[in-house]
Amino acid sequence: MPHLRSRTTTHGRNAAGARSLWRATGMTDSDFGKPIVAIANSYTQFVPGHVHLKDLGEIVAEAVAEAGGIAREFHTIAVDDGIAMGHSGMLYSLPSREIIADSVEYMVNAHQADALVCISNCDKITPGMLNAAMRLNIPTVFVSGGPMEAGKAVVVEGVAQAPTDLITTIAASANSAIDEAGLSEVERSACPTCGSCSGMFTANSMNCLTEALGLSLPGNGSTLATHAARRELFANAGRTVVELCKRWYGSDDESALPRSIATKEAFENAMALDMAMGGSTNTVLHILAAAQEGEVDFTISDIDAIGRRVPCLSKVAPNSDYHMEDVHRAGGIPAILGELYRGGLLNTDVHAVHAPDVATWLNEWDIRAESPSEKALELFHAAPGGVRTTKAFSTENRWSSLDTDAAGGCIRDVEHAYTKDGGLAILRGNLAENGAVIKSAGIDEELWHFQGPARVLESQEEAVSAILKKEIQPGEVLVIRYEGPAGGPGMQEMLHPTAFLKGSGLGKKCALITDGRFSGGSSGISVGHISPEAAAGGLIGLVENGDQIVLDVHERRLELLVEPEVLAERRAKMDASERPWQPKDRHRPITSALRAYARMATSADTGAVRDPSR
Ligand SMILES: CC(C)(O)[C@@H](O)C(=O)O
Ligand SMILES: [Mg+2]
Repeated sequence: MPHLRSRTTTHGRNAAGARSLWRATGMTDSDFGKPIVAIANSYTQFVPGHVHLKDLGEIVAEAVAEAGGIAREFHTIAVDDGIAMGHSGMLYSLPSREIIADSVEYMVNAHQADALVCISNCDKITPGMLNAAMRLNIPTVFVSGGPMEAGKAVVVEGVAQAPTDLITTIAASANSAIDEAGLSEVERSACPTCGSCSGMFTANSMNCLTEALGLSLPGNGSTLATHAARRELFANAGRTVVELCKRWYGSDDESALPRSIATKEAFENAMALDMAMGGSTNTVLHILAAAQEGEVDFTISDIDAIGRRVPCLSKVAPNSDYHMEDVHRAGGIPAILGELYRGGLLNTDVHAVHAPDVATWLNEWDIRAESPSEKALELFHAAPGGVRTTKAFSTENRWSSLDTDAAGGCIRDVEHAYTKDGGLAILRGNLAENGAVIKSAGIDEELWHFQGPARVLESQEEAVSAILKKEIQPGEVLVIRYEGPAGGPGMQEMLHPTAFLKGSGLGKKCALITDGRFSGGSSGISVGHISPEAAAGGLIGLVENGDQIVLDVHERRLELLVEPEVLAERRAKMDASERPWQPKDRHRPITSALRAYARMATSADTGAVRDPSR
């Protein structure tokens, strides 16, 4: 039977010093011997997705105490990708994932905690904590802050911007048909409440994925931050983690541990969900990283295979006008998993922190199953409050009906899929020998084949400036390079280039390829994570203006149509140059903190995790 890890600091004569200190934190004799649950709370006033989390650790802690454990809370950093977007701040976004993972490990191991509740939300926080959970492999439950409500529709110059969200605002800022007053109206409506931005952007995608992995409770991905129903997810996380502790430390039941829950089969289910819901391309990066941290044999080739067999069942903003509140009304993640299950596309040899098997999980929580629980029916009626607020759980509004329309509603069945391929695809070719990612759910199928001349840009900033100065011609393929994990460093998100292309009317007329990455809000013909990256000698570093580039989603292809002999010449010249595989004329100050990440960063196709042996 495994001992409580915390015994090291709570039992025996030599732990007297540690016990004195625990006592000074408020513990008493009766607490020694209870599982110590670390609550990693990512509360910060900087980020709307986290601004409401301050007191929520208390809800978890109380539930832990009632169930027989003892909770100790700490905080992590959280970068707001939207505020960090489009300037040097974005260089910190992806590396912050590793800082978060490390801080969770540091706190848990330094104090020998027995279990973990991760209160996460925005883009890098859930993945950082997921990496830590997979690394530590102690009983863990995830509970996120929940999605933001969508912004109310506004009509600008006779055109409805409906409903609004962060991306509507960014695109509107580059749309010359929208004047200052109109833009101000969109800006004021787009982000009305606390929570992670309202579309199927990165934060929500990852929080949905923890549900499919089995590490969070049903409803975690889609219940709004503002809804009273979300409180129960926090309390239940506290109860559940103590239950998991009892199973592991009390009965040697290994199935309570993250690596037993998030198995290869569970990773496949999580990516199947992602393909079905058209999640953010960042999920590919983060899932590959989590698999590595958990020593799960799950690679980009597995993701490619899943994308070929799992259809796209749902399109949510930025791929449509649906937002997370609509996904919720349609039954949330259990409903999508249920459709995959009925379509024979779900692995059934998995379990979750809350259910011993898929049948128990979905029979209870899938509102489209034969007899879902009353609890599930009630939960998925949770509706937006429609009032500007930064307070969690501030509305009890209910939808008058659920969306169970599997033919034309927010979540479709396999028979009525949008496309028979998944919402994400892995492309390969001479430009991406190790793979690249495209969100196919974000583009009409007739644009799945695109060919055009390259327009090379040595940074995100240069791309933004060229788009805003109207230097980009319809038909061109923008090549934004030296923005990879090591080259950027930190793989900036290209939300401004993609949103500004859209705002300038070029969203369907140009393609954009990069070794950087995208926001979950990016749409258009956008290929990211090109591996190997330019800074690592990838072919993308050899592209010249005017070269023909072809991409094809059906064929999963990304090619530079230049003769091999010419490319070999270019490579030899590059290798012999003074500053090989570095951007031309780019002045970007990089601090030592970022250089440390760049030095160790691996390629995007392996999750851009750090390799300390480099
Ligand atoms: C700011 C966003 C929309 O959160 C973006 O960073 C994303 O990745 O989705
Ligand atoms: Mg992001």
